[in-house]
Amino acid sequence: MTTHASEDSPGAESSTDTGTVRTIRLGTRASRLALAQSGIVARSIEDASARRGSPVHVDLIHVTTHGDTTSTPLRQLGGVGVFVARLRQAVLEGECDVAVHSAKDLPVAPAPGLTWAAVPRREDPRDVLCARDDLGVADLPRGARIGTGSPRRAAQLIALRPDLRIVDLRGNVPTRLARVGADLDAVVLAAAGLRRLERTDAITQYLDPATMVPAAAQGALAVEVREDSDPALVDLLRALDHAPSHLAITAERALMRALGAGCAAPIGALALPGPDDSITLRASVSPVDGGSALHRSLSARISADEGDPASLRDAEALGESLARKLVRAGAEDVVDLHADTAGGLPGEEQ
Ligand SMILES: NCc1[nH]cc(CCC(=O)O)c1CC(=O)O
Repeated sequence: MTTHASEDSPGAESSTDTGTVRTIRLGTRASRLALAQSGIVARSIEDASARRGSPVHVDLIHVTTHGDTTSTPLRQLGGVGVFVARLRQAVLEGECDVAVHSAKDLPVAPAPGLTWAAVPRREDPRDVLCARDDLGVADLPRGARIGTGSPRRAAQLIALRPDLRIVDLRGNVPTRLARVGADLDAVVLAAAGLRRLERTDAITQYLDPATMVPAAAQGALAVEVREDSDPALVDLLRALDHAPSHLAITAERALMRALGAGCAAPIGALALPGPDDSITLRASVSPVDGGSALHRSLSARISADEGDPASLRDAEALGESLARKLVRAGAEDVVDLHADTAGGLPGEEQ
């Protein structure tokens, strides 16, 4: 694995020969979390290729965006979407062959010209509390100041502890952690990011996913390529796919898409694989004022055979059915489902 920086200049030449993959250029953002994620995927690609007896080398290409180098507030640039868009452009224009994204940061609409070659095994999908003095949610003093930029996390926390004060929080994970014990009593983050950054030491409580239902696709990565990629490349990347994780996040994202839910809607969605190919999708819709959330769940039997397109369609159907169930139960009365970054929320950075 080697690393290169790429400003806006296209790559010199195609890195794949017809049929035989030798060097794969993997585009990544340069944030610590993005580098950790890309590094994990790069090593998995190299390991998978070595097991197949035709080892490849992965070059990490740092794709920088205007957003990485400007001090303009992220929300003014259009939120985390600017990073995703730049990385996708790099793949589409052939500057790199593959991009690794946090699946929860990807819009639910399909991206023209691109496809997911793999969803690797999902990390722990839960949210966690990182508090000062080893505190859990129940131990926080009255009126404690909790940092999060996520309307979902804010609404779910207020439902548990109406006295807490939510402080809008942006910036990357290390920056957010640095505020704990400084001007904040705690922050809420995804367990997955802390695992990948090797910062689980900061976690003081794993939050119960039954009440703090995570964001759709939280903890999962998406390995994205051009639709017209070299089939040998796609075949190699498929080795990284973990079918139960792929099905789970497909169901969660289909639910969000069917609800027409924008990324700032206070909605949680988590699909968990059960025994005998069962998968249970649960969702929460939280009123922003801290009232009790609407919770619904639905299960289906979906075969997790590797890369079966019919299974992916079944997972989408599960998400769509649960969306209809939520709407019948009055989801539209609970929140503005279509809230998005236009209002300045949440625009989180990695
Ligand atoms: N929007 C921020 C973001 N996007 C992906 C992760 C890491 C966790 C994941 O992969 O879901 C995070 C940080 C966080 O929410 O704590």
